[in-house]
Amino acid sequence: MTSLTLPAVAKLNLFLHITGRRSDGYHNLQTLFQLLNVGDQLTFSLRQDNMLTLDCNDKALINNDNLVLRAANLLQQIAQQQGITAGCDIYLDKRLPMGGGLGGGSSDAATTLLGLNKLWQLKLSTEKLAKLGLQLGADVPLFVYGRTAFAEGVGEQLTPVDLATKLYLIVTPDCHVSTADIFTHPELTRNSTALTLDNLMQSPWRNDCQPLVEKLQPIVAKTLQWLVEYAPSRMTGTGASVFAEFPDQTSAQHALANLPADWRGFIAQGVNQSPLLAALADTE
Ligand SMILES: C[C@@](CO)(OP(=O)(O)O)[C@H](O)COP(=O)(O)OP(=O)(O)OC[C@H]1O[C@@H](n2ccc(N)nc2=O)[C@H](O)[C@@H]1O
Ligand SMILES: Nc1ncnc2c1ncn2[C@@H]1O[C@H](COP(=O)(O)OP(=O)(O)O)[C@@H](O)[C@H]1O
Repeated sequence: MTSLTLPAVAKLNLFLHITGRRSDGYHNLQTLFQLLNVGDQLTFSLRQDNMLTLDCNDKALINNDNLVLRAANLLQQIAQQQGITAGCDIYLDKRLPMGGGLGGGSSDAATTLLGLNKLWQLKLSTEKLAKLGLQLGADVPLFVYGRTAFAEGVGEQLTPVDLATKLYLIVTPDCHVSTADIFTHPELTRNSTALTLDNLMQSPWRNDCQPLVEKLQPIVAKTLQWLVEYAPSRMTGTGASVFAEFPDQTSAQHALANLPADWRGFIAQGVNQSPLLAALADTE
C-alpha cells in the first residue's frame, strides 16, 4: 500500500458538565461526545525517505503547529525506534469550521495517527495510539477509538454508548472563543454534580461553558435565540458552534434554508461509529 485517503469527522458535545478543577489547572469534566458523519479528509502518500510534508486547501494551515504534522512527527519517532524509516506527503482537505468546538484539529490528528500506523505498518494498538494522541489534545483519544462515547477525566476516559442517531443543524457564529480563556475565567461553573452512566439519559443536559460564552460573545447568544425557534439547541465544547437536533431531513433543511445569508451552517447525522473505522477496515 502506498497511499490512503481517510475521513476525519467532527463531534458535538451533547452535554458538557464541569465537575472540578485539578491541581495542574486542567478541569475534570463529563461530556457526551456524539460523532458526526461530516468532516475533513486526509490523503497520505508514502515516501521512502523520512520527509514529512503537508499541503492543504487552506494555505494558512500549512505550518509545523498543525496537529497533522505534530501527530506525524510523534508517530515517526516511534517508527524510528522500531527501525522503520519512512516519510509521508499528507494532503488535508479542510472542510470543518476551525476553533468552533467541533474537534476538527483533534480529529485530523487522530486520523493521521491511525493512517500512518497503517501505511508504515507499525501495528501499534489503539490504546497506544490514544495515549500518544492525548499528548496532542484532550479530544484526540475520542477520535482514535472512533465511538460515540460518555467521557470523564479531561475527556480521555471513554465509555462507548449507542445513541439514537439524530440529525443536527450546526451553526458557527463568526467569532473566536479561546478554550484556555474559558477554562481560566473566574465565572466558569466548575461544581456540577457528577452523573453516573445509569442516570445519564434521564438527567437534564447543559453545557457549563455556554452561559459564560454567551456573555463574552453576544453573537453566540443571538445565534442560539435564532436556532431555538426551530428545535432544542445548545453550544458544543467551548464554542462558538451551536447545534439543534431535528427528527428528520425536511425539518433540518427548512431551518438551514432560513439561515441568515452571512451565517455558516451545515447539516450532519449523528453516528455511533466513526466512518474512519470502516474506511480503515476496507484497507485490510
Ligand atoms: C473542553 C473541550 C470539549 O470537547 O472543548 P473543545 O475544544 O471541543 O471546544 C475539549 O476537551 C478541549 O480540548 P482541546 O481543545 O484539545 O484542549 P487542550 O488543547 O487539551 O487544552 C486547551 C486549554 O484548555 C484548558 N482545559 C482543557 C481541557 C480540560 N479538560 N480542562 C482545561 O482546563 C487548559 O487551560 C488547556 O491549556
Ligand atoms: N489540522 C487542524 N485543523 C484545525 N485547526 C488546527 C489544526 N491544527 C492545529 N489547529 C489549531 O487548533 C485550533 C482549534 O482547532 P479545532 O480542532 O478546529 O477547534 P476546537 O478545538 O474548538 O474543536 C485552531 O484554531 C488552529 O489554530
